[in-house]
Amino acid sequence: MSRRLEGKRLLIATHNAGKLKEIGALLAPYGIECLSAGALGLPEPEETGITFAENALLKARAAAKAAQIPALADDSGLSVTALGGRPGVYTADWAERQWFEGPLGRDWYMAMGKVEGLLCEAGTEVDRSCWFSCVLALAWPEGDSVVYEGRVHGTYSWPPRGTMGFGYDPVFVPQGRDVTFAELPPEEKHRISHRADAFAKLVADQFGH
Ligand SMILES: O=P(O)(O)OP(=O)(O)OP(=O)(O)OC[C@H]1O[C@@H](n2cnc3c(O)ncnc32)[C@H](O)[C@@H]1O
Ligand SMILES: [Mg+2]
Repeated sequence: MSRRLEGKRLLIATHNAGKLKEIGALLAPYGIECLSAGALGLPEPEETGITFAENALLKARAAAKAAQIPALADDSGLSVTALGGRPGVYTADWAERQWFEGPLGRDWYMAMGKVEGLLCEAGTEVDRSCWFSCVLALAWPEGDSVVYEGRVHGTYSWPPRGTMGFGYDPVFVPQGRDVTFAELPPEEKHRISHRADAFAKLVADQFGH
């Protein structure tokens, strides 16, 4: 059986403000006090893994060790069927850092355009199916860890639509809907997203719900 969270304090090992907001909302019903890696001034570790799980574990372990409290990390990304699963683990890297977006900012519109460009090169009848993956890793300062994985399937849609959410949300239309994640109110995204799927597994295992 995996180790369980005993205390109320949990370090959220992310430097992505959009993720932090979603994770805070998803954990709100469980009385967890969330501290953020950014607010504690922890460095952003280099993501050298080749799977979501490796990177999530690497981020959670580094944060738990540095702060000496349990840490939760999220490694996620978008995989496009016609591109053989790319950008996948490298989703964040496809958006280059831009000085005008601030020190941690990335140019998401350029990244979304890069994917669209490759799909267009593949032809007008190209398969636009894609999926978001999210791997959550919990790590304790003593070295224990556990991971939970979630997914949501959908279609890569162009041009980008909507202003909510973050990252690639404006191009992702979840299966069974005709609006993008960026057009859905946060409560609705939280019902169906890859992050929500991974959190449902974490909550069942950790809090017994
Ligand atoms: O590593 P941390 O500090 O958590 O933040 P990050 O932005 O670098 O996060 P990842 O390494 O996990 O990269 C995943 C990228 O995938 C994209 N992504 C993940 N979940 C998403 C979601 O729910 N909606 C839109 N884009 C998402 C987003 O662009 C992320 O930057
Ligand atoms: Mg990252």
